[in-house]
Amino acid sequence: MAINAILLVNPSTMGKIDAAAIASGIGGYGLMQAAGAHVAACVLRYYPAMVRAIIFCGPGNNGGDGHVAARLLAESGVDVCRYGVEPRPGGDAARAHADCPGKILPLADWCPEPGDVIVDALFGAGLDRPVNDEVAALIERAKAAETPVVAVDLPSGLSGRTGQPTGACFQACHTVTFAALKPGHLLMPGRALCGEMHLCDIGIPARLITGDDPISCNHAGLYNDYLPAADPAQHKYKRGHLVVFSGRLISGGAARLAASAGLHAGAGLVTLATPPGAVMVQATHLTAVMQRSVKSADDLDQWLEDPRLAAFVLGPGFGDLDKARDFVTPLGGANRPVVLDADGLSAFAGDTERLGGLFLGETRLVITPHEGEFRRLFAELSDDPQLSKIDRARAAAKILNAVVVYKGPDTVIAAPDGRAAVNAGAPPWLATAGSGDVLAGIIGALLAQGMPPFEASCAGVAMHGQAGDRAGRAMTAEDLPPHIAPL
Ligand SMILES: NC(=O)C1=CN([C@@H]2O[C@H](COP(=O)(O)OP(=O)(O)OC[C@H]3O[C@@H](n4cnc5c(N)ncnc54)[C@H](O)[C@@H]3O)[C@@H](O)[C@H]2O)[C@H](O)CC1
Ligand SMILES: [K+]
Repeated sequence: MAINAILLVNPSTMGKIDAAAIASGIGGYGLMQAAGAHVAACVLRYYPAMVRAIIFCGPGNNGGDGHVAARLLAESGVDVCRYGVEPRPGGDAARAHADCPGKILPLADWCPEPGDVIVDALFGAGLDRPVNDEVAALIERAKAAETPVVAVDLPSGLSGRTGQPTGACFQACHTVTFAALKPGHLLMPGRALCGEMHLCDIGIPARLITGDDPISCNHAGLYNDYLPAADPAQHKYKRGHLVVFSGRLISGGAARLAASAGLHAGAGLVTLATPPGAVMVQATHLTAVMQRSVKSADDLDQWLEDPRLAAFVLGPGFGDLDKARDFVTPLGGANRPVVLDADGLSAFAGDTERLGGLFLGETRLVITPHEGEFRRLFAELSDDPQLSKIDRARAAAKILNAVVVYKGPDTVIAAPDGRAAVNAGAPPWLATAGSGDVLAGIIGALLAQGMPPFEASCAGVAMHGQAGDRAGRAMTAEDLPPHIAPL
């Protein structure tokens, strides 16, 4: 009996897990009874003062969970009203319906009353199209009446795979799901539409809760074995020399943020590669971060002969897109890890083929686009409504042979080999100017210390979120670097 709190399982895979559990001798009705019991317990726990439990039951097993919850709530003395359709005959849902006394009324008959609490058991993992007009009207009535909703498995109308509503969708206060989370529980706006999540054990053995698709939450198991060791014998060059490329005279702050973050994230040395005209201004701001004047791609080529330069960050405040392309070319050939962010990405808008061609062979490129930068690089992927954010990040990773850190409140980290992680825990106040520069510096520092790109990106996103938690909601990006700490 178990839950898997880190794996993310697509609804189709969840169906296979259900089937495997049933094939192993665990009755489907037993699973449904356990699911319904968790739903009833959630309603009683959070709404002890409710007057009526309004159970909306759909035609499938999601509805079946609802019938079980209705029976248990009625048995505990709650005034239960069921609405919806009778389940298809012969299955577990039909049995749950038969075991639950009382009639089932048409959805349209529900008139909101004060004290109502809705159990949304219309559609869950089986949702495969927009809800019809009758259900859409019901959702509107519930919203207008501000009736609290406890969703079974997923709010009806929400795709468990993409986290996108297929049309109208309930806004739930609580969502009770089973065995493992689905991507739609973490991806936005799905996570917001679910309200408070409750992942419940319904008796499926851990050995069966596995996915054929390597998607997980971002968690320590992904990177712990690769974190830089705090080795007292290490000297600063062993801890990696990170180079951050600075922008011009008036836009040097972003690169300074990345450089400062790099030092706090453990790089032994950090050098700002600065255009000649900005060196003096940058010098007035720098202490532990070193500086080198780099005027042209030829200058850079010559400097790259120094093997101690371990990793590079280009993009924060860089400004000159032509120059960015000129610099990324020798960086690609240097066969060392590179983080491209901001202008380093915009410089290749509509030209991903050229960018990918610079980083062939072993994956050593990490890109850190936010939504807009991703769209500028991959308009086609962004416009395909069938694709989830995970699908998009994975496709981009393959195209570029890069690790993609697709930023947002639901940052997705994807590798060319298909691994993907969704980071859902970052504080919302990280969405502030310069925060991305800090993340680029953290990932650059972990790369400079020898972490592989996917693991460095997962760990960097986690460190960035934890620094944000420590800095607090009044933070600005400048407050972040001192709060960066090893995982
Ligand atoms: N281990 C588990 O996770 C368990 C999950 N359980 C519950 O089972 C549902 C999935 O049940 P399923 O019958 O496959 O699908 P639904 O009940 O979600 O949908 C029923 C049916 O409805 C049709 N349909 C889909 N979209 C629409 C639409 N927009 N309008 C009308 N009809 C639609 C489609 O044919 C679907 O098959 C899961 O969510 C859990 O709640 C088990 O009960 C316990 C174990
Ligand atoms: K539901």
